[in-house]
Amino acid sequence: MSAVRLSDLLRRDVSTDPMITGVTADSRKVGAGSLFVALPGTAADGRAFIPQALSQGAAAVLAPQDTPEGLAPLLVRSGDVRRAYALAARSFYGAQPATCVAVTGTNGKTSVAAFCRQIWAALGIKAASMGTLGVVAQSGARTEALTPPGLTSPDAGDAARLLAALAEGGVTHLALEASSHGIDQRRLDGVTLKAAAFTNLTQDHLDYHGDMEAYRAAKLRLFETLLPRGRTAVLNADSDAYNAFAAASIMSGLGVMGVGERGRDLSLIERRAVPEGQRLILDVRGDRHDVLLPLAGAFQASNALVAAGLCIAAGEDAAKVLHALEKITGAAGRLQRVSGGRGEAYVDYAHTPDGLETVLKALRPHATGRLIVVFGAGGDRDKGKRPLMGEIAGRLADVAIVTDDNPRSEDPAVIRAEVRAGCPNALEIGDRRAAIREATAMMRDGDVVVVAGKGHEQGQIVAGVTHPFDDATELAEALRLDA
Ligand SMILES: CC(=O)N[C@H]1[C@@H](OP(=O)(O)OP(=O)(O)OC[C@H]2O[C@@H](n3ccc(=O)[nH]c3=O)[C@H](O)[C@@H]2O)O[C@H](CO)[C@@H](O)[C@@H]1O[C@H](C)C(=O)N[C@@H](C)C(=O)N[C@H](CCC(=O)O)C(=O)O
Ligand SMILES: Nc1ncnc2c1ncn2[C@@H]1O[C@H](COP(=O)(O)OP(=O)(O)OP(=O)(O)O)[C@@H](O)[C@H]1O
Ligand SMILES: N[C@H](CCC[C@H](N)C(=O)O)C(=O)O
Ligand SMILES: [Mg+2]
Repeated sequence: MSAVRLSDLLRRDVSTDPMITGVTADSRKVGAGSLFVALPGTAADGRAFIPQALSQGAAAVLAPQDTPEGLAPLLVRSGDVRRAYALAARSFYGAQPATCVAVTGTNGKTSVAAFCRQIWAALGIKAASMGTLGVVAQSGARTEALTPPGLTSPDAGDAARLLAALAEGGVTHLALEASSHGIDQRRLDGVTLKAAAFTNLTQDHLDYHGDMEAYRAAKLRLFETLLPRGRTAVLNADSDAYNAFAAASIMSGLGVMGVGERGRDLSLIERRAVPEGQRLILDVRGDRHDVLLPLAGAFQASNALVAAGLCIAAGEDAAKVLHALEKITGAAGRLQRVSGGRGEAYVDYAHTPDGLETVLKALRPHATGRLIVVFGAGGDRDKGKRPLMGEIAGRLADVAIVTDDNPRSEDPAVIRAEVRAGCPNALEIGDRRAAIREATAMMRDGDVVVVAGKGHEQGQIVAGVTHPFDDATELAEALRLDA
């Protein structure tokens, strides 16, 4: 990457104007000539690392407005330092795929981003998705994982670097997941968006946002601030929060595309389960379309419509987009069928009350016998969702087994007790492998087992240490043992 003048990166006058050779908010990544961005965070204050950054050769430091003068020879202050960081990183790295779209919502982001990528690829476009599963590029049927799973929305510097690498690799279309943390922390402020979408808003992350209003405000910022005026907001009209998102979008000068059963622009007229998935009858501004979606569950139909809406809003032909839906596959770990055993067995990533309710309702029609769920709740995350998830599992499953799901720094037994407050009759088996084995051992003909919460994840985080663990492998092994 070539060097860029500081004044060009920040688009403002500076007292001295060195050539900048890198942009980072992590002092450990500072090299000679870097711009170090000192961000006050939740675990640390980046300003404490200014001496380290300078000793590693930082040419300039960007910091919040209230930072005392004199902490660095060349200190530039900003009233919104996280946004300034994202814009500087964007200017530094330059290129981005010409068509970038973003999706926010409590649940469904990963699925929508993966569907957009697949729709574009089916239309002959070199596409990519960026989110919880990492960065995945796709050309025709060939997919390539470019980064491993990490944050849902990457750090602003990482995002800018990855977008430039994608553009240089010939990717023209990118679908990004915009998490509420990511939007709030301005991680995506440097991305120029063609369209943005909203799936739903239900409880999660109140440990970070405090209350639902603040959580909603973070998500609204995607439409109010990040999507340029005149572009289209693709909104799930079946969400209770639709009106709030539609009003904010209109106030922000955006077009609104309502999708779903109550959607006016891409409306779901009829949905019928068939053995291959579901048959959807759609009305797109007066035109009828019949689509065989090869995925089960009302929620996947909803996600598919949001993805189709995004691709249409970003310029593709509606009939071609809807046709492409007939070939899509589900994202890894989202209602993923694991074969073997006497009934049906699934791994799913439901880790919120609404996600769990949605997946249990989607699977109920598959169970001629009992619906058995293995689930838990993550440590160092919204504690309020624990009893709610317990209550839902107790009400909607025939057998609920409460187990561990990334306790992180918390006492796993305490988390399980908080979950069980909502389902006192549930079984409790802390060891996730043993819980999965118990579920498959009790399986009889017609029963359905779902192991929820970890989806694609490859580890169990206990006391800060990640132990290798994969639900799909564990479930397959348990089914094999029972065979
Ligand atoms: C709460 C939260 O979002 N934290 C993220 C945030 O941390 P932070 O800004 O609070 O940073 P901090 O650790 O306090 O450090 C402050 C600053 O000092 C810097 N530092 C720190 C140490 C050092 O030696 N040198 C140094 O320069 C750090 O780089 C940082 O800029 O920015 C960091 C850098 O990008 C992230 O790694 C970190 O993610 C933590 C690990 C995390 O767990 N985040 C989760 C909650 C998250 O973001 N999840 C969302 C939503 C998931 C969903 O879809 O449901 C996601 O987008 O993944
Ligand atoms: N539209 C939806 N409505 C309700 N629940 C959904 C919906 N889509 C997916 N889910 C449930 O949420 C789980 C996670 O889905 P997905 O990974 O697509 O969401 P996400 O928004 O990317 O999650 P994260 O916040 O972890 O990034 C799924 O496994 C499923 O149980
Ligand atoms: N993006 C979500 C994922 C949660 C997955 C679940 N397995 C957990 O650890 O709580 C979060 O960071 O809150
Ligand atoms: Mg995701």
